[in-house]
Amino acid sequence: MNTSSGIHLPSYTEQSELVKNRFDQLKQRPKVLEVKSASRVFSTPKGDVHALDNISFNVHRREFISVIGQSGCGKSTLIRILAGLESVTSGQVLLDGKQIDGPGPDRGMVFQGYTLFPWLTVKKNVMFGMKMRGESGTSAESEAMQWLDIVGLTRFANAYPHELSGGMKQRVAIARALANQPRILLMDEPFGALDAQTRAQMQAYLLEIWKNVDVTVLFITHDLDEAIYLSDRVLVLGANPSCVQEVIEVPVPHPRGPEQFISPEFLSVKQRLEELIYKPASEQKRVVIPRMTAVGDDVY
Ligand SMILES: Nc1ncnc2c1ncn2[C@@H]1O[C@H](COP(=O)(O)OP(=O)(O)OP(=O)(O)O)[C@@H](O)[C@H]1O
Repeated sequence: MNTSSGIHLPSYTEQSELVKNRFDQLKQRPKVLEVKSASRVFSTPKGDVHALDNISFNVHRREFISVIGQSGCGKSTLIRILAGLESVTSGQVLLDGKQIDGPGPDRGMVFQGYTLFPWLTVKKNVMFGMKMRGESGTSAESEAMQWLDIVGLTRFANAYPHELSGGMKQRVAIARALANQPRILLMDEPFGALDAQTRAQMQAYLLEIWKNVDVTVLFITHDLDEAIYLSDRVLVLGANPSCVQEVIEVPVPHPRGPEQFISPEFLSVKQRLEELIYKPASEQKRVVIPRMTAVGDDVY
């Protein structure tokens, strides 16, 4: 495969023996999530909107899968269905073989907006779910401290959310979600509001946490580099109607590091994702730029 600059890249489907073995093992693991011919139609005054059309895929235990696609392709609808906040019009969505029919502690949620309780300290935010489940204060506190240790925030246990940076707030949100010991962590653009440097740090943190915790992750992002860097597989949704375009096995070996962003394997997947997501220039609508200057202005 040749890039526009003439550099030869391997095919994104080529896998080293090491990577191939990893995927063989991954596919042997039990399926945590099964999405079977799921469709979601919204009835609106302007007619039916097919937000998801016959989507099928599986996620295996301890897999990290990202979902990408153009704006409006149904990513948020999908994650809301998985969270139990929305239902399917037809098809099935199973978690550990059981139909999802509402929110539950078996799914942890981390969103882009910071969703911590501002009136509770960091530690009490993390303890919240455990206390709701009836765990005693002392045991919830010691577990919360362990989760804070995993996300590197022990020193901030007694701080309030407004005293934390955006990245730290998201680390608390991750600790709080994991403290409920979910079967799957659902993350909807969790780093979308962070600056580039903090975002890169958070990606590294998340990989480190995922390495140490037995949890499956479904991660929605618009950022192709982020999807490739973090994921075992990337699910590409197409729009109009929304469907699974391709599920790509990322051939980049683990452990992952920022230096891999320019590896041939990484770039070959990125090139494929760009082909799937961005239309060629010839198919794009020409944007008419309105004139904002007064006649006679010398702006050229
Ligand atoms: N409650 C609703 N009622 C009517 N239409 C809806 C509703 N929710 C979503 N849609 C429509 O379903 C389609 C998919 O929306 P969704 O928000 O899931 O896409 P998305 O991929 O998450 O978009 P973005 O990347 O911009 O967040 C869109 O056409 C949207 O307008």
